[in-house]
Amino acid sequence: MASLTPMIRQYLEIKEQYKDAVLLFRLGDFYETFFEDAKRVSDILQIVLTNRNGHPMAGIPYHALDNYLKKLLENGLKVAICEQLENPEDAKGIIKREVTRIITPGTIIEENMLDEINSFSLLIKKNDDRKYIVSIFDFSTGEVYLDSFEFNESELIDFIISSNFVQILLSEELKDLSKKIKEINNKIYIESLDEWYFSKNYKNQLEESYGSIDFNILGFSKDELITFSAVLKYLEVTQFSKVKHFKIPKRLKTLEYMYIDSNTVTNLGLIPSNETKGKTLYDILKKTKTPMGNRLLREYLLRPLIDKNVIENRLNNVEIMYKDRLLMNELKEYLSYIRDIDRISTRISLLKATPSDILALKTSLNAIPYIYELLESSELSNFFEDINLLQNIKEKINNTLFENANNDVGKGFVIKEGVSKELDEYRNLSFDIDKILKEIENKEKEKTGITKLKVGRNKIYGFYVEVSKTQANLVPEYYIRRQTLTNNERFIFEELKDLEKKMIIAEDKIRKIEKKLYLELLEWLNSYTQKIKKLSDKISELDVLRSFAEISVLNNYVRPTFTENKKSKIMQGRHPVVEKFSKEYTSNDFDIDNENFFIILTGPNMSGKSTYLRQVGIISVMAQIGCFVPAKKALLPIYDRIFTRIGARDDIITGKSTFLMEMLEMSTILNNATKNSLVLLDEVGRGTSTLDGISVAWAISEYIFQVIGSISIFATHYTELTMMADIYEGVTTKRVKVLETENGVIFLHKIEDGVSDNSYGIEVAKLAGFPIDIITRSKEVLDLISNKIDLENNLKKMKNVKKKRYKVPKGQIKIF
Ligand SMILES: Nc1ncnc2c1ncn2[C@@H]1O[C@H](COP(=O)(O)OP(=O)(O)OP(=O)(O)O)[C@@H](O)[C@H]1O
Repeated sequence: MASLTPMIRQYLEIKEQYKDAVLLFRLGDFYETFFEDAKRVSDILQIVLTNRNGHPMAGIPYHALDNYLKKLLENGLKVAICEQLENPEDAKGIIKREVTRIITPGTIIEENMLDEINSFSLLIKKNDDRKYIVSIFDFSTGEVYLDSFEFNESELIDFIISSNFVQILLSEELKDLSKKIKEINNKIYIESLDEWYFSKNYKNQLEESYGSIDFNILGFSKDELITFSAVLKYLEVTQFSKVKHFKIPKRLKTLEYMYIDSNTVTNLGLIPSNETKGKTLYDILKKTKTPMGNRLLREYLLRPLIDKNVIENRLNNVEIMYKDRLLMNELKEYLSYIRDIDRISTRISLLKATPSDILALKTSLNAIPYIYELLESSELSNFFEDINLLQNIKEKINNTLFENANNDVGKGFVIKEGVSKELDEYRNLSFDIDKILKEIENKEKEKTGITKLKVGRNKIYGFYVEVSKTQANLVPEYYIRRQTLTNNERFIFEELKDLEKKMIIAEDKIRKIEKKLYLELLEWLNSYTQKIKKLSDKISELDVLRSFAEISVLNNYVRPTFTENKKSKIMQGRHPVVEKFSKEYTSNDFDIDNENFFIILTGPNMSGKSTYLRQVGIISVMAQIGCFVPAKKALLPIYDRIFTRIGARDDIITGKSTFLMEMLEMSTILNNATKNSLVLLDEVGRGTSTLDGISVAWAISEYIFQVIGSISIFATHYTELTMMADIYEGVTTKRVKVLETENGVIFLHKIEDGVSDNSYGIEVAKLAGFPIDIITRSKEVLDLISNKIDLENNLKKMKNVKKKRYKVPKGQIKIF
């Protein structure tokens, strides 16, 4: 290897401390990488790999850092940013450099690199009771959830994958999970944390971030607080500063909210994933105008309410705007001026907010009095309660920053005139320099008689007088040669030299004073971050409720009403997403009461069974988040949980079969559903042989109906299951209507009483364009085997069997 220069030695010393990260080493206007890092980076970023004294090197311009950084993070890398801590001019010897920030996907705060609605990370630890302790946090907003779960490993992996975390931190004993998670999603960023992060001294760590807030009254366990303090420690280590912007942690699963497991979130299509973007309930309901509103809408969807009063409160507010269209539309206009003040306040608290952030905060605060005034004169006059409208912040920004301040703090274009007399003076000198140089040029032309004389400046050589070579013999004696070009000579003289010195001093002063004043502004604003977050929370709530009102008007939704018992009557209900993508949507009713609450739904493939099932679930979610619902009328119970078992999937990690996965999910439902739950089952049992499938489906249905008592819909191709209706009072059968024509069946998507005669699977195969020979042969086989098994006759014998009684199990404590 070639000999090491002092700078490369400095690089290597720093790199030694950040072996697991790519080190971006600031060198003038570039961030450079060397050695192995350079090879990786040039490969990922498709930038040139060069050589410096025999060392591989690849660099990116400092102003384009965000774009490149995003790509590096997307490729699962951790990046350490090493900055120059002094000006090259001030440096004695090699410039002082230090890592100032370590960036991972979960610690990004730059707006253009963040996903708008989801930047949640997870830290997970297993405690001595074999419980999983989770901290879910969004560093960009300071939102935190803590909880403990009794997962088995496949539930845990399922939870991690389906929750779409941007980063996963594992405690030491869970290190091995990393490989399994990577097998499913190899881009996800995973890091394991040493034991020392989980310090017994967690109280100090919490106090440093939250001051004197008493965590005892928040009801978290010691393990949960230790795990959360590990999050704070991790952030402190990577950000090189204390975390002060976090909000009070919430419990993930509480009695105030319906806990929707990740399967149900996916099955009902509540929030977008990469595959479902644009086709989820979130996308339909999103008439929000602010990024904070978008995030809150996502949170509402994941945590529907359970308390009737709170739901009614939200609905009341929605109804006010639903009825007062003027209010609704005017609010929309004002809200659209409001920027992401939640994340801006985070950047302020980390002293990393840019002038554009601060100006965006000003624009947002500008709109607040309009909103306030509008609400004051409406039925929502109490909405803001005692929230501080923070108009003093707006004034302060107004008085401190230029209207069009740019982000390059230190160049003199950020801090307004009048803030610092000293800054103004230096700035006048610096900004007038072109005029002063012109005056000198004119003076020198006159003095020397050189007509083509030019006075100019250059970044490297400084000020100069330029004279063409042909006139160079005319220059006076006091001109000192500075540089020779092809056609010109450049000179300097005393007056110009003095001016140059003054300019260097002025520019240095401008840089220092402006940076100092800007930092002072950030520090002043920092004392308001919690207040900004409170205002932001209120604005996001208003934004979401207004959005509910608008979408309810646009899509013809109605306000739901609630019952205290099982009675549920949805008249002409619709699936809010499918109706948007269908030419003609057929509405359907859902009618249940205390005695009749188990529906067995049969119908051919493609007839609309799953859509109906989901529709019933989604309407309840919408109602319980406080939105109007797609129906003519809706009377609903308040469900404590909604469970779904829809669709088939394999678990490729643990190699479990479709049927085993189905049974595992089913077992979670059987262990956790209550009489106040809604259970939606689609074709449970089809992953095994027909006889096994029917038997398991039968026993499951009996158990849910008799023992648990949840409101349930069981969609199935096993028409044999409908025999339950003859045995059990309270079990009803529904079918999807089809029209049989000469050319095959037409699906009417209408749900009616009764049992489907036929599953029409062969008809669907025909629709799919199967060769006619296969269709004919299928029919022959069907005739043959349905005669042979004669299942129905056997099941009819069940009528003579005494109703099976199950013992109600005690202590259903499993959470997920
Ligand atoms: N009520 C409805 N009105 C209009 N179109 C509908 C309705 N319900 C379903 N559809 C359309 O029919 C398609 C099939 O519906 P769905 O997936 O619910 O059928 P399915 O009976 O569950 O089928 P399978 O048994 O094969 O899973 C949907 O994608 C939708 O386009």
